[in-house]
Amino acid sequence: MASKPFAIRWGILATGGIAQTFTKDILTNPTTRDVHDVQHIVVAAASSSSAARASEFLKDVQAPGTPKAYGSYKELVNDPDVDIIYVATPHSHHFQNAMLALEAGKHVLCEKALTVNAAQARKLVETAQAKNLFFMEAVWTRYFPLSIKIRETIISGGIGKVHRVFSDLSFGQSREDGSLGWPDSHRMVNLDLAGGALLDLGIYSLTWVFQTLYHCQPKPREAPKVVAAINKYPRTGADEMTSIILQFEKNQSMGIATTNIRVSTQPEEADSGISGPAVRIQGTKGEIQVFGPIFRPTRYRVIKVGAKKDDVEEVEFPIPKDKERPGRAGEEAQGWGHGMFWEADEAARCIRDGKLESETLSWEESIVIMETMDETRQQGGLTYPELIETAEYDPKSPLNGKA
Ligand SMILES: NC(=O)C1=CN([C@@H]2O[C@H](COP(=O)(O)OP(=O)(O)OC[C@H]3O[C@@H](n4cnc5c(N)ncnc54)[C@H](OP(=O)(O)O)[C@@H]3O)[C@@H](O)[C@H]2O)C=CC1
Ligand SMILES: O=C1OC[C@@H](O)[C@H](O)[C@H]1O
Repeated sequence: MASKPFAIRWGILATGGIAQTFTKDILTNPTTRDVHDVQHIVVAAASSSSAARASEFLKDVQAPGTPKAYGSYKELVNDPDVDIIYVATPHSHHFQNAMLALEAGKHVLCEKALTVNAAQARKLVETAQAKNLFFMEAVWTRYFPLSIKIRETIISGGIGKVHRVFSDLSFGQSREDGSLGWPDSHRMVNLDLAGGALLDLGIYSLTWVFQTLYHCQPKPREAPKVVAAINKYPRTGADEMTSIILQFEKNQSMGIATTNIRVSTQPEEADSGISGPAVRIQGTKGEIQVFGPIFRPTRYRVIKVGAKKDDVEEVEFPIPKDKERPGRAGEEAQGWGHGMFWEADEAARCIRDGKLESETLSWEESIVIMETMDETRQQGGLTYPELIETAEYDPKSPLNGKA
């Protein structure tokens, strides 16, 4: 007889866009993605603005049972019924919010970019280790079956020795008057919220370079040397164009990771693929081309060296939908399922198995990626305010909201 799935109880910290998408995903029936060993329960949510907002959020996501609605993050992290906190605030807040949760003895899944800088990431890792708690950066793309298959193909030599990877994630938001398509206060361009292309979108370009050229190396892995350039948005000083060359000299490979909020990787209608691949993984025996958006890819192709026109392997990995949970319009009408459930399944399995970190995105790898972003910012002259750069934990920080 099959054993009961391991159930994990989530507390959702913040009620914005991604908090809603993630929470709906973990409320889908795991069997719709053929998962039978873990399940997710949403027991509470908190908003820094009010308990009423948290209540509204829980209603919007149709959380079953009687989940609790809190008007402060502190109340949430102190709820004894919560096992793990999902941190869904802007990047500026991740360090203080994740520390708040770890200090309260909770496991943490923290949205990308993990922190503002590597020093903050190191402090979180030390705290998780000392307190014997699970901690993971929520780079959901890594847990897609598509990503797993591509990493397996690389490791098994399916495209020979990989020497070069190009990766881009860019959203064209340029307006006639020179402004970008967000108000200056928006988290995408506001330095107080660690805004800019690098930490929001560039992390995905780096994810593809890292999961192919770094993660697939045998251990100990070679960290890259970095050459980078940044153009800033004149209105706020946030980075609007960032390009990074990652040199793995001993490993004989290079990655080129780019991000931009003036022009798009795919200017055409979403998912049409007219623009061609957004990631190219180039090996001595062939190339893997991944079609965007690269944070949520569903399609790639393999072109072997010398392939004829019709001799291309096309691979599709559609995202499973829970048809019992149809939404109101558009994609949601087909049922819920965005692809964020796989990272949640990983968190649940790690906690079930007593693991403090995920092999798929280890603490060490998250820190090397943060160091790469630090070096990029240093070369491009990009700093954020001290309140969000500090690696000193302050439970009373305004970033942790009210008591
Ligand atoms: N994995 C993915 O695909 C995605 C990840 N993200 C990541 O998730 C994080 C949040 O992004 P997103 O949900 O789009 O952002 P939103 O602005 O939609 O939501 C952020 C939430 O954080 C809380 N918050 C607390 N303080 C502030 C503040 N000073 N300004 C703004 N919000 C504040 C608010 O919730 P409350 O009032 O309830 O406290 C707010 O609703 C970012 O780090 C981003 O990188 C974003 C989009 C996609
Ligand atoms: O993580 C993300 O992926 C999707 C984007 O729309 C969003 O800005 C970013 O935060």
